[in-house]
Order: sequence, then structure tokens, then C-alpha cells
Amino acid sequence: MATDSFIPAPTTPGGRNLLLQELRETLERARLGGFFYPMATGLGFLVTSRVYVVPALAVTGLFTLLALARLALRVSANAGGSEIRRQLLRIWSLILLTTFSWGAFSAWSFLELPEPAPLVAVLFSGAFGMALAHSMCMRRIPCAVAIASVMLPSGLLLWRFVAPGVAIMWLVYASYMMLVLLRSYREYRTRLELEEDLRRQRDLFEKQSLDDSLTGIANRRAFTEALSRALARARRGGKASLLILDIDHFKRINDSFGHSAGDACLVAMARRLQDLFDQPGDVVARLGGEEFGVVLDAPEDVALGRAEVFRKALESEALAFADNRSVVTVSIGCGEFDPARHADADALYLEVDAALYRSKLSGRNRTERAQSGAAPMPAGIAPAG
Ligand SMILES: Nc1nc2c(ncn2[C@@H]2O[C@H](COP(=O)(O)OP(=O)(O)OP(=O)(O)O)[C@@H](O)[C@H]2O)c(=O)[nH]1
Repeated sequence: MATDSFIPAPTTPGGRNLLLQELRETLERARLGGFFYPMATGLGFLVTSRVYVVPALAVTGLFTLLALARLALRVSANAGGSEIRRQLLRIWSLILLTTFSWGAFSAWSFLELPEPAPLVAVLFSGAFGMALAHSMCMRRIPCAVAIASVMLPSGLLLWRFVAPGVAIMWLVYASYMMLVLLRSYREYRTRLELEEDLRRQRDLFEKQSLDDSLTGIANRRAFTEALSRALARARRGGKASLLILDIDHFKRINDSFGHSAGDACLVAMARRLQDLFDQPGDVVARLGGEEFGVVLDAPEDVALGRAEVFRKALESEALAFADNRSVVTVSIGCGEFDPARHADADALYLEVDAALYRSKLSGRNRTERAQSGAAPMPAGIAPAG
């Protein structure tokens, strides 16, 4: 509840990323800033002519503990939105505890410590206020409260012990800090959103570079990566098989229904493949033109069985595309990765491609197993049919 009112839950899709980045930066800056407070109190006691061992140890020790508590906070990259918000609340609680303690220390030094300790406290209050306005500008309200808590006690004491005019100048200085905070906040938010836009665009380009633009399924690049991953798993003791499927007489579909209907046919074929090859580890890709590839975490017999189920379902149920219905068949090459026989993914691919070629030569609409050392499909030679 406290978290909700302090840091509202993100409402935009990239909101969690923005919060996570804010958390990282808040923590990084808070960690660094925390150690200036014990340094400042230590210096305040050092410059006094009298020795204050116990107060010096107690006050400097307290600020050191608060600084160490900031160091103990951790950011988890996988944290959910509410955990990130809780972490932000913790950091700000520590920052405010530190600045309130500083305000109390500076007031105490005015009342109890001889010169120049109060002067040191005033100078550090100004420095802390400006540092907060510049570097802890991620949240306006808590930062404004933190600035007020380091500036106001000194202002009141300047009024009481020095001169009202000096205190007014001090308040003008504090107001200027608030303006700096507002400007820094706007700049920070703009930068954060720009960086999120850039991240979104990078993710989109990355996704687009792996998707086939026509069908939306994986493209050849994604297929190559999936095949490499499947082969790596197979080398560690798993199984990996490859199917290459080529639509039979696709040119006739283009010639009979038009090129855009041909495109729709490719999209419909991609959907059919996705519907059937939907088990964990299956990757369906368009390799180019009317050729598709399927990577399976399965031995050859299983891959061949599933290829046949697909092929038979396809020949028995006409494919619907762009207001047309037509029986479309595919020829399929099928092979399993054998680390003893295949030096790499290309070696497996060539064998499966040769099996596809044989299935075309043997009359199409069939599945052929890959054979060891089979010759690759000759480029530019179309089997008769
Ligand atoms: N509509 C459409 N057609 C394509 C696309 N890519 C390739 N083609 C066409 O696919 C046809 C492939 O023809 P061929 O290589 O002769 O093969 P085929 O007609 O399927 O015959 P076989 O493979 O021998 O059974 C050509 O007419 C290409 O123009 C595409 O993205 N969209």
C-alpha cells in the first residue's frame, strides 16, 4: 500500500524496464553518496578545538552504518514490478533517514559544537542539497523532502544565530535547488524514455531479423540458429532431426491463382506446419520460396512418422487460401543428426536436401530418409513431374 502511493505500478508495456533502470541508477548513485555523510561528520569533529570522542564515534558510526546499509541492497534483473518498487522504497527510506539524521546533526552542531564545526555543517548541508538535486532527481517528492531536511535546519539556525538576511539567502539557495531538481527530473525522465524507445526498437529489429516477413514464422537465419542449438543438445546426448519440405508444383498455384494467392498459400502452409509441429523443441521455418524446414528434438523414426502424418493430412484436406481451396502436397526429406557422420549442421542439411531431391524424383508427395554421403541436390535441375 505504501509502495503503491509512493511509486505507482507501471501501466505501460515498457514500464517494468523503466522502473528497473531507475532502481539500478538510484541504487548506484545512493551507494556513492552515502559515504560523504560520515566523511562530513568526521571532518566536523576533527576541526573543533575540543575532543568529542563518544559523540564523534556515535555520529560518524551511525552515518557509516547507513552508508553500508545502502551497499547491502541488491538489484535482481528478474525482479517483478512490485519487488522493484519495494526496493526503490527501501532505498529512498535509507536516503531520507540519512538526510533527516544529517539535519539533526547540523542543528546539534550549531547548538553544541564550537566554531568552525557549525560552519562545516552549513557548508556540507549546501553541498548535500545541491548533490541531491542533481543526482537523486529520479523522484521529485522524496528528493525535495531530502533537500528540505538537509537545508531547513541550517536555515533556521542561521536565522537564529547569524542573521535573518543570511537565512533568507539560504532559503533562496534552497529554492534554487528545487528548481534544479525539477529540471534534472525532466531531463532524467526524457532520457529514460528515450533509452526505452531505443531498447524497444532494437528488440523489434532483432525480432524482425529472425522472422519471415511473409508468413511470420522463423526465417532462414532463425532456422540456422535453431539447428545449431539442436545439434549442440544432440552432442550432449539428445536427439536432433531435420525435415526439409518443398511444396509440389508450386509454380502451378501461382500460374492458376495469381502470385498473391501463391503468397496466401505459403502463409496457409506455414500455419498448417505450426499446428502440427507444435511440440517443445519443434522449430518451423521458411527457408525461402516454397521451401520450409522443421527442426525436431527427436530421433529420425519419430521425425519421419510426424512428417508422414503431416503429409497425409495435407493431401487429404484441401488447403484454403485467399478464397481458394486446393489440394497441395509436399515432398519431404528427413534425417537425424549423427555426430559421428555429420561434421556440422551443413553436412546434415546436405543429406536431408538430397533426400528431398530423391522424393521429388520419385514422384513427389512422399518422404525420403537421408542417406549417408548422399550427393546434394544439383542446383537448377528440376525433377520432371
Ligand atoms: N507467390 C510466391 N511465389 C514464389 C515465392 N517464392 C518463390 N515463388 C515461386 O515458386 C515457384 C517455384 O517453382 P519451381 O522451383 O519450378 O518449383 P515447383 O513449381 O514447386 O515444382 P517442384 O518443386 O519441382 O515440385 C516459382 O514460380 C517462384 O516464382 C513467393 O514468395 N511467393
